[in-house]
Parts: sequence; C-alpha cells; structure tokens
Amino acid sequence: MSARTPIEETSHRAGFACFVGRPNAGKSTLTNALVGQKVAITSNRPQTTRHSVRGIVHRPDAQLVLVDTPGLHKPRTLLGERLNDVVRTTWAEVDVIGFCLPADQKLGPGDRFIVKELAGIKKTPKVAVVTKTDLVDNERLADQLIAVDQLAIELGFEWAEIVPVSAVGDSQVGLLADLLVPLMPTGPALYPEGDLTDEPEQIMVAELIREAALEGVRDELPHSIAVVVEEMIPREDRPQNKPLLDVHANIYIERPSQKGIVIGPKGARLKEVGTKSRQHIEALLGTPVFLDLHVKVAKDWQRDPKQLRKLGF
Ligand SMILES: Nc1nc2c(ncn2[C@@H]2O[C@H](COP(=O)(O)OP(=O)(O)OP(=O)(O)O)[C@@H](O)[C@H]2O)c(=O)[nH]1
Repeated sequence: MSARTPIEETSHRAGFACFVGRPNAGKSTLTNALVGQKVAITSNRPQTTRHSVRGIVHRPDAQLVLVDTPGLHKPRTLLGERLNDVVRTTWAEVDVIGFCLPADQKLGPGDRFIVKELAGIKKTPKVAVVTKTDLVDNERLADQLIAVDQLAIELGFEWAEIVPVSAVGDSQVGLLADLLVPLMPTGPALYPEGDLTDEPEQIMVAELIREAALEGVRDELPHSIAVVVEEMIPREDRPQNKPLLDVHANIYIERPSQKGIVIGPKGARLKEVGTKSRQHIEALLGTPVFLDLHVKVAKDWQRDPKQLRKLGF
C-alpha cells in the first residue's frame, strides 16, 4: 500500500523529452539513470546510438517518455544525413529538449552548432544539462554553468532550466526528472505502467550485440558495423522450467578486410562478442538464450539507400 495521497487525474502530466548533445556527452547513460535500467546502449565511442530508443520514467504524478537520438554531426555519408534528419524530426515532436554538455570538456564549436540549431526551435522549452559533474571540481562546474547560460543569451533565447547532473554518481538525476515534469503537458499516462521502452525487442537485442562488437575495435570500424536480428524464436521441445530462446543475428561490415577484425584469431573475438552480448540479452529478456552470430559483408552499406533500408535506417 502506498502512503501517498492519490493524485488527481487533472494534475497528472505526460509527455516526451529528448536529450541532444555532442557524441559522448552522456545522453544514453543519463537516459538509463533516469529510467533505472539499461535500455539505451552506452559506449565510450562517439555515435553509437542509431535508433531512437525510448526510456519511460514512471512516477505517481507523471510519465516521462525519453527519446534518445543519435548525435547531430557534419554529414559525410547518406547515413549521416539520415541521422541528422532523425534528430530534427525528433526535436519538432517532443515537449522538452535537454541539451547535454559534459562538465569536463570546454564548450566547443560542436556544442555551438547544436545550440544554434536549438535556438531555431522556438516553441519547445530547452533545458541545459551539464553532465559528468563527478569529473570536475566546483569551480570548473560553475564556469561551465555560466558558459552554457551565456551561449543561450548570445543566441537569443533562455534555458528553461540549467541542471548539473552525474549519471554515474546518481547525483541530481531525480532533480532533473522533477524539473522536466512541470514542462510536460497535463494528461494521462501514455504507456502502461511497467513498460520501460517501446523499442521493439529485436532492435534492442541488435543494439546490445553491436555494443559488444564495438568494444576494443580500431577507430575506423564503429561506423561500419550494423547488426540485424533475423529471428528470435523459442526452442521447441524444451521443458517448461527450462526455456531457451534462439536468436539469429548478422553482424554487417562494409569491406571483406574488416571481417578479420570482427572475427579475430581463430574466431576468438566473435566468440567474446557472443558471450558478452548473450549475457546482456538474457538479462534484458529474462530468459536463457542461444545466440547464433554471423559476420557478413554488405559492401559500402552506408552509401547505398537500399542497404540502409534493409539494415533498418
Ligand atoms: N564519469 C562519468 N562518466 C559518464 C557519465 N555519463 C556518461 N559517462 C561516460 O561517458 C561516455 C559516453 O556516454 P554515453 O551515454 O554513451 O554518451 P552519448 O551522449 O549517449 O553518446 P552517443 O551515443 O555517442 O551520442 C561513456 O563512457 C560513459 O560511461 C557521468 O555522469 N560521469
């Protein structure tokens, strides 16, 4: 039983928020911290988020649906252009935009580029989130808060809020949610309680595999990897208390020469990727998994519209 007084239907709020910011700004980690479960993939490599993974924060007074966008960047390929389109479409649809700026990095041209674009979205309230505060002292943090405030003034708008957070130290994450809620429209919950994301499971599973495949590979490879889960089917003839889910997935790379990097000597790397991602998939789905991974070459997929569609972009 809850000791809380019931919230009147009219004061309940629900809406969409998205975090934007340079690659590596900490958007995915913040989404996970707010939701309290791993839903968006994180990595110390830039531009790992390709899909708009939604995390859903359920509170008695509100429901916050978090849309995690890929990083906005200078487009060099067709994929780059599509990613930027996804970002802009998202911005126009949400109720609040959170601009993430790491506390430990100087506000640079990349940040200006994004905030300038944000300034053009007049109707949507914008909140500045200074992330990774655990990495700096108070003085540097204060400088960063001032810098981000100044930048908005320079560009002719004002942040609805400026909030310092550390997702890793779980500091002020709850406060951020408290500040985002009043910016949501009043209305009933948009998703059933308990739903943490509406991303199709296959896409989340593919992202977990991609995350594992990206770990420790050379710099040029991350942009060349895509993962497609072809099939997820429960194994037949299993005893009820010992289910097994068969997951068949392909890791796509762009050039035959990249195959060796992903597979590793005598298949060691691929095996490692399989073991690692299987553990995450099992945790996500709550069932034992048999993971069948194949590496395939999809020549220059980033430049080919037909391939992009096939790979889910
Ligand atoms: N110390 C510290 N590190 C953090 C914090 N938040 C994120 N990081 C680290 O920063 C790196 C990038 O975090 P992500 O959440 O993947 O960043 P992102 O903005 O989603 O990155 P893209 O998907 O590339 O756009 C990871 O190595 C995180 O562990 C934080 O609060 N403190």
